[in-house]
Amino acid sequence: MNASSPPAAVELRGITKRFPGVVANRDIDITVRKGTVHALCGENGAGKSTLMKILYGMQKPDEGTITVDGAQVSFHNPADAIACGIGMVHQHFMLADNLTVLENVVLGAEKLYGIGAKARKKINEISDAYGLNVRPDALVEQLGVADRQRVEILKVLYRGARTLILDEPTAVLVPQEVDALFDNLRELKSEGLTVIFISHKLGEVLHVADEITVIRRGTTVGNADPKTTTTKQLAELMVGSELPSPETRESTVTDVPMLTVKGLRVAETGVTPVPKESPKDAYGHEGAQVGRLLLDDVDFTIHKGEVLGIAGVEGNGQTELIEVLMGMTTPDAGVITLDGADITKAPVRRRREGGIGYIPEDRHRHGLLLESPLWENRVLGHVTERPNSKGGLIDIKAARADTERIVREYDVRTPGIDVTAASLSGGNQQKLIVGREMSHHPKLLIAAHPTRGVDVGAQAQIWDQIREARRDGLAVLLISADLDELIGLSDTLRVMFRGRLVADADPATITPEELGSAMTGAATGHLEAPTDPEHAKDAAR
Ligand SMILES: Nc1ncnc2c1ncn2[C@@H]1O[C@H](COP(=O)(O)OP(=O)(O)OP(=O)(O)O)[C@@H](O)[C@H]1O
Repeated sequence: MNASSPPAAVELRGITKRFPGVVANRDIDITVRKGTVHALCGENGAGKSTLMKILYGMQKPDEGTITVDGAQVSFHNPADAIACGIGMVHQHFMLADNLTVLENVVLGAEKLYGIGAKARKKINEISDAYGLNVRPDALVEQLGVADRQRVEILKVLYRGARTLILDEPTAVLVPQEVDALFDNLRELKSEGLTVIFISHKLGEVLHVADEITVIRRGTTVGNADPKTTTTKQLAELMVGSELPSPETRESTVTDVPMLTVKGLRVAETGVTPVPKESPKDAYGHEGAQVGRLLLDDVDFTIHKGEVLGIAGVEGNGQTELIEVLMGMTTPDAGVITLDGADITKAPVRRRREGGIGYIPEDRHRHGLLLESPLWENRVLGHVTERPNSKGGLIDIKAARADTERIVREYDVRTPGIDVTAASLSGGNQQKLIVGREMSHHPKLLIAAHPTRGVDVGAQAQIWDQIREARRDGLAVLLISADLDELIGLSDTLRVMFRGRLVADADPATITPEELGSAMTGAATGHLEAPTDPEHAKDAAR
């Protein structure tokens, strides 16, 4: 350690963790210095989450030591880690929607400051100290994604964390929210707290991290200095080889409609009916008589060979749109036509058989059977289709062989096809789903965050596969929180806000910042290209 560098907040030495058939962590050494933001980068399955679960007491290492503030520790569960000042904010937020911020924060930590005035004072103090801007009495269900994340951070700080682990914290945020989060992280740092974060977004890593550790195939391959490293170099360090360069934009859009949606309307049922005396619904729209409209007069057409991208902050109707298109719910009004056939009331299976592929937004709830082996997951949603089925029965041999093919072609890192989906790393679970859905050559792909949690190499590969299928006439509805993905893949872009499609943009000229600002409701109609299109393209890259 050089004389001027701060002391270690956390030291991991010789950490090894084995699972059946896999060494997830192999002799890992990391020093995280006090008052720094330390990024962990690496391919899908490299071992990042496993290492953080070990540091947070969720898993026990087979070998190695953990030192916190100079003292060696041994964690049996997260409570032990919290007691030593280690806190973790998971990618899937763990808040109770129907409780207030204060109730969520004190839940399970009542012994610290009670549940009344003292707790409220502490919450306000923490919120002020780190610029978190959290309101103790707000109901969590009324908060947006970024606010919820701040509540999660506050929850961890309230429990006395001095080192915070954030697992892909920016995956769900728009650019402006990412900037605000990074401001919060700087505040934490300036107060002497330490942040460790996992991210696949290499530009952001270089922007915010003080130190970067790269993990490849379970072991540390080196540190990168964010001041002198480029995203390309960082990616190459992760992958161990050069990445393919992105292909140039080409249009394959035809004038043959594949999916047409007209006047789609979905009202929230059974929840907070608008009082008679109030002429407005929960969104503030005039004249509403029912619960708020989750989808309000949504119209669009996707043609063969076209990717329609829908941008929007999560919770603005995207989930409801997908559910209606897949047949999980019936709309209150509107017509859905797939390749000339009215499917408005068709059951899910008919839509699937009619050629809809589906990459769900929540892969754990809708994409996989976590406790089932990979080959059974390959059959999921495609039970009646080839090669899974023959003569009305599941053809186990063919399904297994095809699972092996998907694992190979989509580079799903796994010791075999008989392990459970739960044992795959997040990114590898995603690759399996994408492989399964693309294997049936859909006419329409409904893709929600198709590359969420996948590394830059796998992301480029999935984009290529979607582009190639588009060339052959695939129509895609793309919903994504990744604005580079939306801009890079879409032929047409629309912005969804409070259940309506409020704006459209040309993906060739729009910048992520402009798109992000329209997503917060700041701009409607056609988003004009800036006067200097070259500048816009540079910004979008
Ligand atoms: N509970 C488990 N049982 C068996 N194998 C596991 C388990 N958890 C993780 N693994 C394996 O350990 C390896 C490392 O996984 P880990 O989730 O740590 O990767 P990661 O770097 O976080 O990946 P990603 O970027 O995809 O989230 C993978 O091969 C994974 O399949």
